[in-house]
Amino acid sequence: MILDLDIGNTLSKWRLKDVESSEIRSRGAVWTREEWRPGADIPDLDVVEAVRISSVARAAVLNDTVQLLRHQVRQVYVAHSTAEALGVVNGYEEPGRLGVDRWMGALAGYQLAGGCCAVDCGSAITVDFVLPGGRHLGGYILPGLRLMKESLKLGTRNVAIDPDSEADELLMPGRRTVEAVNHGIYMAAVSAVNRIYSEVCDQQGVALPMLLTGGDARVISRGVQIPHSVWPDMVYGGLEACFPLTLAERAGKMAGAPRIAEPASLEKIRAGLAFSMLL
Ligand SMILES: Nc1ncnc2c1ncn2[C@@H]1O[C@H](COP(=O)(O)OP(=O)(O)O)[C@@H](O)[C@H]1O
Ligand SMILES: CC(C)(COP(=O)(O)O)[C@@H](O)C(=O)NCCC(=O)O
Ligand SMILES: [K+]
Repeated sequence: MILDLDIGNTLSKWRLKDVESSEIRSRGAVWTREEWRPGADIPDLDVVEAVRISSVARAAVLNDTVQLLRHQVRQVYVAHSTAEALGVVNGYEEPGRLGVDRWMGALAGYQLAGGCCAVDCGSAITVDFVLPGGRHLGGYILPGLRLMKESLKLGTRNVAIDPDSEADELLMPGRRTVEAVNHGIYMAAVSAVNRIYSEVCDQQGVALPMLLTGGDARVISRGVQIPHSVWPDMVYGGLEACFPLTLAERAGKMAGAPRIAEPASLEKIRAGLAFSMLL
């Protein structure tokens, strides 16, 4: 079994993948904490022969995790942001400083779709661009839904947005504090994603496929008008592409990769942008 780990600022996600069949056998998440020890809420390491890790937690957390895993697992692969990988050239002035989850998402998106806009809706919302040809432009980092809400300190932090809510409702004016906050942060997130995408496609003169991932991807997806696909396993896709272990992975297949939504024409994107500039 392969254990894939995606350690974010809020949640540490894991999944077990069968080396022979390439099927995902189980998955879960635990709060990201200072120490990561096997227990009831994480998988049994006895069945694991290889681990692949993407981590944006503090270096000490990653080091401890790797130390612990090395005792029990033969192969431990840790992803890092590099200047170049799999045909993509990192756009950061200091490539190693790009969050490795963003780098994994950009690599997976490029492998699947060619040029792309990769959006990761987690503790932070990140939007990264890769052009056809593989030039990563860099991206944008904004607070995620939960962080935006907490920063307001209005006592509404425990009333999360219902992940099944319809965008129509979330985009209406709120009539209670909780609603006004939830609808406000939702509007901020989806407007930013729509605007950033249109600006960059306009600047670069190319309509790019958009891919969404992260804990808030589904709810944000409902408010994003631009054609896009949701890919919950996008960060894992980067790990598969960087460290291929199964036959399917060696053939370039990434688990759970969605069908790519055809992007709108550049003319349409520009018309939408021109309209929003009038407002
Ligand atoms: N069951 C859940 N538990 C915690 N957060 C959740 C859950 N479902 C959705 N979320 C949202 O997802 C965010 C965490 O998403 P995730 O992509 O795992 O973030 P990160 O990679 O930063 O840890 C939280 O900030 C919250 O807004
Ligand atoms: C921007 C992030 C905090 C996003 O992390 P996440 O929301 O997935 O937990 C992370 O990618 C990170 O720590 N990046 C380093 C800074 C940078 O990418 O420029
Ligand atoms: K993120």
